[in-house]
Amino acid sequence: MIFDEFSIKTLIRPVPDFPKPGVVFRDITPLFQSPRALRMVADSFIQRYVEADFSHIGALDARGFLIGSIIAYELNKPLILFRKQGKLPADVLSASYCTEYGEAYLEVHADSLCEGDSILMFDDLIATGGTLLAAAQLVRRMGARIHEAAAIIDLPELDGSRKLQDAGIPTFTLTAFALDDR
Ligand SMILES: O=P(O)(O)OC[C@H]1O[C@H](OP(=O)(O)OP(=O)(O)O)[C@H](O)[C@@H]1O
Ligand SMILES: Nc1ncnc2[nH]cnc12
Repeated sequence: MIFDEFSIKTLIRPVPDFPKPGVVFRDITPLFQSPRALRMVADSFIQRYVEADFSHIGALDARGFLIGSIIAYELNKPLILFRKQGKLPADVLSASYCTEYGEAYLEVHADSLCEGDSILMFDDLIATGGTLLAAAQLVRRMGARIHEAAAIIDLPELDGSRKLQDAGIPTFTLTAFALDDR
């Protein structure tokens, strides 16, 4: 199936002033309700990464789980869950972060990765990059490295993808929105 960015974009719903005034929330639920669009998104990532050299896939709580688990299944890679604070039951590493509309802690099981591992990270969207930068700290604390950070959507005006690249983390996104796109 040929990737059709326009049809993907039309299935991402802008919701003004959610979860707080001034934020235009990019809602991916219509995209996930379209089997054809979801397949197009998954196939694009699979095509990009099927021959790539990495050991693990990481997925960010919660929307990153949706796409990360599909790709881990298809590429037959171990899946590491990066969760919001207090959800993982065993020993965790923890890092604080800020996003477009909040601050929180991200956690991962401390024994998830070893020195020399390389992880392909998935999320639905890159905004300020805060969440992925926190994940990168956790990955590095285990002696591993990020192969690439992949997401469906980039919001380039919030500078996250640039900050990630400046931190030595390559990024890949399927589409982008300006903050005032409707
Ligand atoms: O680039 P950033 O500024 O870090 O923002 C992007 C993050 O924000 C959203 O998650 P959210 O915290 O809303 O959690 P959710 O997936 O549980 O809805 C989104 O799914 C990314 O994880
Ligand atoms: N504008 C936005 N829409 C959806 N998820 C987000 N995460 C951070 N900013 C967001």
